[in-house]
Amino acid sequence: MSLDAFIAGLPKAELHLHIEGSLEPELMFELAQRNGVAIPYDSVEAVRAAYDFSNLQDFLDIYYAGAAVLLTRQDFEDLAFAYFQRAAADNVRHAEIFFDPQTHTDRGVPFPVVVEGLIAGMDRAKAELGVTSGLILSFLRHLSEDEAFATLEAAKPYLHHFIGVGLDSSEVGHPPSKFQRVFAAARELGLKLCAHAGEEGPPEYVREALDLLHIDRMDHGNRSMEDEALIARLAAEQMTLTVCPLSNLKLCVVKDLKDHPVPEMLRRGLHVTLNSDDPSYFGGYVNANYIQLAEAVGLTREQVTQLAKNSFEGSFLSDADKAARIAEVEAYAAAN
Ligand SMILES: Nc1ncnc2[nH]cnc12
Ligand SMILES: [Zn+2]
Repeated sequence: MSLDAFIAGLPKAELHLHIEGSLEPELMFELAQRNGVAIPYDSVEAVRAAYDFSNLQDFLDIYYAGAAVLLTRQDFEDLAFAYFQRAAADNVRHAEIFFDPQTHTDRGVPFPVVVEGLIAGMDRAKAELGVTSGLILSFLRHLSEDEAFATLEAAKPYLHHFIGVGLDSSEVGHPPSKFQRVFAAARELGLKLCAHAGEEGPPEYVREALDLLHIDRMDHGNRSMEDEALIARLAAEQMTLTVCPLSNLKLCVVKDLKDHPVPEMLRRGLHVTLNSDDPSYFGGYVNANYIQLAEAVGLTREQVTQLAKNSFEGSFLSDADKAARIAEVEAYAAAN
């Protein structure tokens, strides 16, 4: 069996996926028409052609504009279910997905419309595709601490729907320290804590995410590799890093996939997982991330299997569920 076929059939979890970033151009057009929303493109090809980014902010500007077509509960359900169909096709068995409530509430879409729609899509995915999932409420770091607190307040009636909180959007200039108190409040509510750190921001932001936010999981973490003491610490703490190779390539975090830090991260004993981030914008879902990275840097079958095991180990599933899912990965690897 080829490595690509092995990867395709491998059971995996996805831990770093922005549901708004899974909005495919075809669905964007369908929703624009359904809702009478004007979009600045006249074809699906024109949308795809616009996805040429030189940095994170270039992408974010287009990503927030694209979200304007999402208005109703049904839109959010359709968006989520479309992602889960693609994830299931990649043999993703569990996904912990981010959503950005402020992107929608700031446009006048009520918080419950967003959450109830996403939850409906997640429930359908479990019933129809057998894919389990959890929802992570992500704060936009370019907005204020007060606005993050207001979002957490709006989330309180829906807390049972969330497994955690996250921190995303423009990193440089918006260090984790800005959200220290909001993260402490979220932890008090029993939520797990994730934060994007070290995607474009310096190793100091990674340290702040660890020391001030007390995160349970780190999104990206690439620039940790510039700091020997930080590498050693992340390895010692077995902090899960949700790394996104195709995102890194499209946002010019790496010049070429051949330069991607995953092999070095694995050599240094870091707890790495592979994820798609915003697959519609970055040109591939989970399997494309595994396959293209494996091809570029020469990952072995053992390394790929380890990455899949890490994806379940780094999830917020119960210990018993993690063990059962990891056993499935091991059984697959032994049989293929
Ligand atoms: N890769 C990324 N970094 C920061 N914010 C994001 N929002 C969606 N994708 C993101
Ligand atoms: Zn992300």
